[in-house]
Amino acid sequence: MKDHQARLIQLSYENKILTFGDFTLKSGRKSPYFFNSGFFCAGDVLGAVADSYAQTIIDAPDLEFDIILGPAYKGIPLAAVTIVKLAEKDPAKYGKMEYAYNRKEKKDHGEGGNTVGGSLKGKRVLILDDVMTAGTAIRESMALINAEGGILAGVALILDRQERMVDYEHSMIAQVKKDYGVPIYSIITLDDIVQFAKGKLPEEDIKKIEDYREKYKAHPIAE
Ligand SMILES: O=C(O)c1cc(=O)[nH]c(=O)n1[C@@H]1O[C@H](COP(=O)(O)O)[C@@H](O)[C@H]1O
Repeated sequence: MKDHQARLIQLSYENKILTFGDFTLKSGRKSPYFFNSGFFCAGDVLGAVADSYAQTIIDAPDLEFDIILGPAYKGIPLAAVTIVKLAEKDPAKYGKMEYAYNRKEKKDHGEGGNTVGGSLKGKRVLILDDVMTAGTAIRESMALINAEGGILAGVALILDRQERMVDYEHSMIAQVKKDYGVPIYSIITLDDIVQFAKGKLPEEDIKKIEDYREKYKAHPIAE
């Protein structure tokens, strides 16, 4: 793990963003751990996640994009702080780059439309979201990009839970790569969390996480 990844997991644990227990996921799965990015509210930890996103994007060998889309609601502040960090780290490349976010409800007065911020039209769009489990949330963002005339360029996540989709054996990552030919990067994965938990949690709790990982593990895409 790189320093910024280890630091982010540690801070997420300290700020109760990463928690262990019994949780029911959006997909209905019962999970022994949960990552709540809604708790990225203190300045230090929000700064840390922005730094990690920016570093992950800069380190990505094959990511070329013109605008960042932060899906409502949790993606909005995350995209905003990340574009600021990117502009600080590489002003020539990112200083004038814009970000955008969607409204949950369509507005029919004022400027109208479904998105706020930079226009997606004709642009290569990087979706910046928090967590991917079975891929439902990401699909909604892709539909939005299509509707606004943008082109999907890739996805940047905080956590890849490395799970298969609900009706398939493979992951949404494999599906997106196959369908769109674009990369998906995450700052951390479930494997990193297991590694972190090993020094912190009792054996029986680690076993629960490892059993969960095995049960929902994504397999290679069937041709
Ligand atoms: O419900 C989840 O799967 C989930 C797990 C987790 O650890 N953290 C978390 O925030 N989620 C929520 O689930 C969404 C991703 O799940 P999918 O839409 O199934 O990929 C996230 O955008 C969150 O709303």
